[in-house]
Amino acid sequence: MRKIHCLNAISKHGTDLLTADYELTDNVKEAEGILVRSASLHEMEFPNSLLAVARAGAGVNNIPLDACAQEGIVVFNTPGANANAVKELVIGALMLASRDILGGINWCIDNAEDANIAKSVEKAKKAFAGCEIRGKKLGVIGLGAIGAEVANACAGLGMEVYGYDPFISVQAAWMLSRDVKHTTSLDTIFQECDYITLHVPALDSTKGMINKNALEQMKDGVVVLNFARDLLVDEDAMAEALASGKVKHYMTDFPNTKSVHMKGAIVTPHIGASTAESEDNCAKMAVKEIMDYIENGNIRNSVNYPACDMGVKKTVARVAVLHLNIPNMIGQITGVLAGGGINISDMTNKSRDKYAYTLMDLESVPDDILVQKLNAIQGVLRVRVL
Ligand SMILES: NC(=O)c1ccc[n+]([C@@H]2O[C@H](COP(=O)([O-])OP(=O)(O)OC[C@H]3O[C@@H](n4cnc5c(N)ncnc54)[C@H](O)[C@@H]3O)[C@@H](O)[C@H]2O)c1
Ligand SMILES: O=C(O)[C@H](O)COP(=O)(O)O
Repeated sequence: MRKIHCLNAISKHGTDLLTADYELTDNVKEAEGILVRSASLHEMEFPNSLLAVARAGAGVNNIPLDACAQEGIVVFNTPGANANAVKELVIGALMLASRDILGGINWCIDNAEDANIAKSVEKAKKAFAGCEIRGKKLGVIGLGAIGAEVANACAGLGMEVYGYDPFISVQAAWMLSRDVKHTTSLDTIFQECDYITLHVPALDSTKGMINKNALEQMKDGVVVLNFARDLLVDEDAMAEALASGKVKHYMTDFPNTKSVHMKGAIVTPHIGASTAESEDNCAKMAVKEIMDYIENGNIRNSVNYPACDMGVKKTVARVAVLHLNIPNMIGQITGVLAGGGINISDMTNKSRDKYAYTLMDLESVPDDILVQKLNAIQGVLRVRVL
């Protein structure tokens, strides 16, 4: 029986897809697969049994991707599966930042006992007047699954939308509305936009991208929306910019000891992906990815190994070798199999940065000695016989 451990609550719509060959286990030490949302794996010691981790969601900064790759553990995420949920929350945040909806609601609560509230509201309401988003400039930083949806929706709401993403994928570029203006300059976004929304992953290259210098370039009264990760913003600089009035509102989905105390920050409790639809989508995609990898060795939507798909296993044996992306690996791997008299009927080799993957359909099953020889090749990280 294959064992899967859930580090967070994972939608039953996903775990119900696990076939009769699988069972959920509370004991991570016997797991072949881990399903996770935002729980951190950085301190975890991985059991030898562990083949794959699937993040039911987008951000993978809670997972040590390189350490996993070194141990031959493939990490997946579920691109786009929660994008609509985040887009809708960003639209809500744009409204909350532009109209004093929260102030107005609080006024109604505070004045609930006023018998004349129906009259007094007409005087009081001027304190809660706002502005419209139509015609305002929105800068979208990161045009992946979420950024593209936000950009398109806001263009549809009549905003003038500027998009910045030097690494945009062809797929994401196809998704973009022609109304979204492309800019290659982050400074243009900082200097021109009334609203700036972040949709990039937390990487060394993106951490602190909204810093003092960026904030100083921005228009007075700008609104910054952060539904990506708190690490993207230098929060001391943000607190100063809010206090001085440079930034009107900092809309963030990431409460921490700094953001919750900032005057002018409107903080939500990391609920961007917390909709029934998004939780189901992410769980279903994560479970399918992990099962396809365990059963067929196929890799789809990995964030630390290359994509590789040889379809459903039909031969007597399929061998998967996870290895370093260095010279002479294919020669040595196929040499070992040839030495054992095994014919390879089909094979794929793919690489991604430091790591590579060789998947082979064989006409006979390699014995333990051959598998040991494959494992002994310098640079081989894991060998699986399926
Ligand atoms: N609040 C939430 O609950 C929630 C939910 C989902 C995702 N997220 C966060 O949002 C991030 C984006 O999610 P996604 O699904 O759109 O991911 P994605 O991978 O589809 O898109 C990320 C985009 O950022 C771009 N990018 C990378 N570095 C950049 C840089 N320096 N400047 C500009 N663009 C850059 C990439 O090219 C890519 O197009 C996730 O990594 C995650 O941290 C938060
Ligand atoms: O990166 C993500 O997908 C989001 O931050 C959602 O995280 P969650 O699954 O913990 O809600």
